[in-house]
Amino acid sequence: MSKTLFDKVWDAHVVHTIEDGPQILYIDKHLIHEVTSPQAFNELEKRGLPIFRPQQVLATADHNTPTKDQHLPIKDELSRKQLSQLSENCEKHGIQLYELGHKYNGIVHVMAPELGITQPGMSIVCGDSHTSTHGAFGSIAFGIGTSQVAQVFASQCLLLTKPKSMRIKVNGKLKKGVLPKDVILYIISQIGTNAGTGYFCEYAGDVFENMSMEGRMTVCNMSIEMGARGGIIAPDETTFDYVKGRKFAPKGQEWENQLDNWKSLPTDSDAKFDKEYTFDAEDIEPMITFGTNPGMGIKINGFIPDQNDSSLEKSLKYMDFKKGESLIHKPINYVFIGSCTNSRIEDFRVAAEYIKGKKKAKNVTAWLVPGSRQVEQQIEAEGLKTIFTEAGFELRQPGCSACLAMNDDKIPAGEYCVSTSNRNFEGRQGQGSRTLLASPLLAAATAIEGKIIDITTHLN
Ligand SMILES: CC(C)[C@H](C(=O)O)[C@@H](O)C(=O)O
Ligand code: SF4
Repeated sequence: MSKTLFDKVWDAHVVHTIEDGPQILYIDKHLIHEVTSPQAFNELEKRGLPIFRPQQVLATADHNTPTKDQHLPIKDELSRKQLSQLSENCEKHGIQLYELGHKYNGIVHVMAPELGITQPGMSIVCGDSHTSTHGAFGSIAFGIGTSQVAQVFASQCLLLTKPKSMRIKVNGKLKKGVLPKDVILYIISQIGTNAGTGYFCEYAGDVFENMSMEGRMTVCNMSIEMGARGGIIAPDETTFDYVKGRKFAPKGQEWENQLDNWKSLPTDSDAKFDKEYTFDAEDIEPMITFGTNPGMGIKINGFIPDQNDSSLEKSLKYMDFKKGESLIHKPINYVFIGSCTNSRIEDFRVAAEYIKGKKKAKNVTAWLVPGSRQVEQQIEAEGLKTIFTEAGFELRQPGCSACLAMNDDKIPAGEYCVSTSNRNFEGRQGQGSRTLLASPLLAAATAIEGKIIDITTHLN
């Protein structure tokens, strides 16, 4: 029978099927961080259970980490406690932890792929919704709740109902200035934030085939923002080249064996999906969001929709925008380039290319937050740090930072922030803050101009 990529990976991990019921899925990699693991560790302790396979669990600290003076003790008490609890739990259970300050520390969805932990054909879970990021490698990766974290700790398995399958095809050539972030913001603006509910989504077509691994991760990262359980992209030469030689990637004969398996994973040509969407690359422009969910996005030179819709009205009230208006020339005081959506080296290269030789506008506070220590080092090694500091941008240390403000990096109430993160919910970047989601290129341009510009007319 013809199978989709998702079917192939899923079926290879089923250890037991309950007739007319859920299935038990084997989990290859379990990633954990400080926010969603403590209760799961407590649960195990309460029930006197050991961690079944600690070697398949990997931990990092990311949400509560400060992005300045990481060598000093953490000032915020709650954050300090969260991190020390993670360290204690990992130590006690023999789990590898890349804690704050470690050379491999970083946002879980940035550091795991970078270390070659994320590989095609795997099942990967983490108590974090943006685990969908890892699907960029052709793995089944999805976020789980705290009780499921405990389930995986105890059994390395999960009881699940197989999601339905959906495919989004984008064919053609992207226009200049249109980045992977624009592709996913465009898709969500077209199909809405619930279109993926109950589905696992495969991204296919030239646009994704021609995309770098960094770009594919940006796209898969936001699958959850259209409600999907996860996103997945067929592994190909781009994937293999990225994984090869990384710290935890298979080596020698094992690499050859895995490669044969990985090459058999792409969706069979006659496989059927439960739902399909098709878009043209030529229709996509640089995007920006104006509202309080990631589906409320418009083309940079477009207008806020003028419809009678109470959720639109509520969002616009919060954002202090009006129906039918354009966002061009809106003054912006904060710019954030970071988060597991856009904090990889490619994102900083795009920003640096635009910023080089220019100066940040005086009104803007511009934070650049690498997704990992390795990205931070690459930024320095490639000379990007000099470009950023000369332009007046602040290059901080790795972490989730202002993506959700569980640390010191908060956007003040009432202020607008053009942000490369994935969620623009009310108060997401700090109480009363107003988020406009965009690509690293548009974010960099906003910081230079101090206002939103039509980037399409600023590219040479
Ligand atoms: C803290 C964590 C549970 C949360 C998530 O699951 O996504 C966070 O990473 C986020 O982006 O909102
Ligand atoms: S960077 Fe943002 S979206 Fe990603 S894991 Fe951290 S808080 Fe969640």
